[in-house]
Amino acid sequence: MSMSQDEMKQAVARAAIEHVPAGIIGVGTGSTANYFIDELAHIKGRIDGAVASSVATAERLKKHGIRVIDLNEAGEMEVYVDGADEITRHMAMIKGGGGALTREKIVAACAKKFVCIVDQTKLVDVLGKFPLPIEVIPMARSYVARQLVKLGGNPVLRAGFTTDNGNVILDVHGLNILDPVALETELNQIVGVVTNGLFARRGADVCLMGTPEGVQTLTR
Ligand SMILES: O=C[C@H](O)[C@H](O)[C@H](O)COP(=O)(O)O
Repeated sequence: MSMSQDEMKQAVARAAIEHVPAGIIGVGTGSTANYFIDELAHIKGRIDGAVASSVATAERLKKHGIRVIDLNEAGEMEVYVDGADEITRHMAMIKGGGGALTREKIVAACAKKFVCIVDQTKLVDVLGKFPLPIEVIPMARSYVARQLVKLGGNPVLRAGFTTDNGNVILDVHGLNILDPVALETELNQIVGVVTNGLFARRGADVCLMGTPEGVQTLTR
């Protein structure tokens, strides 16, 4: 049976519902996370509410009548569910294709378990074919771009885009990321960088991957 990418995203979103505990859940951003929010609406009576990783996610949650809770009120959560742009079998990810990486990293940090939901096109051996998004304070844009060139990347400003935090995104092309933990750490040292899209120091704990044969579960 042939299955579209959207159908695979829907299938993993549905499968992720099994990982939703009672209480407050952290919710990611993007097309796969949107399918998850739609599934969450069916079981909203079982949860106390959700912490949103973006304005767009908060709006979708509210539209479904799901209570949106401020992260500072939520405390530590059991689970965070989100998509990814690329993921390895070691559970390191590139995120931020939708520009929501900073709030995603913050909400993920407050959850005990990161459940990543992807279709099989996102699974890679080496991260970096998908340009690595980096959120940057606007005045530091040129400085940060020069530092990224020194690291072997080709940064491109995401034209006409401003993050929920009022910053810009540099999408870094041409990186072959053999040591994601080391690169994530190094990028964090560049002044003007708010957040980089490598989620490796705190990667996913579980990956639900949609395939035409069904949903596969990958763990570390
Ligand atoms: O900023 C966006 C997020 O990191 C998304 O999780 C990521 O871009 C994947 O999005 P999608 O599920 O639409 O492929």
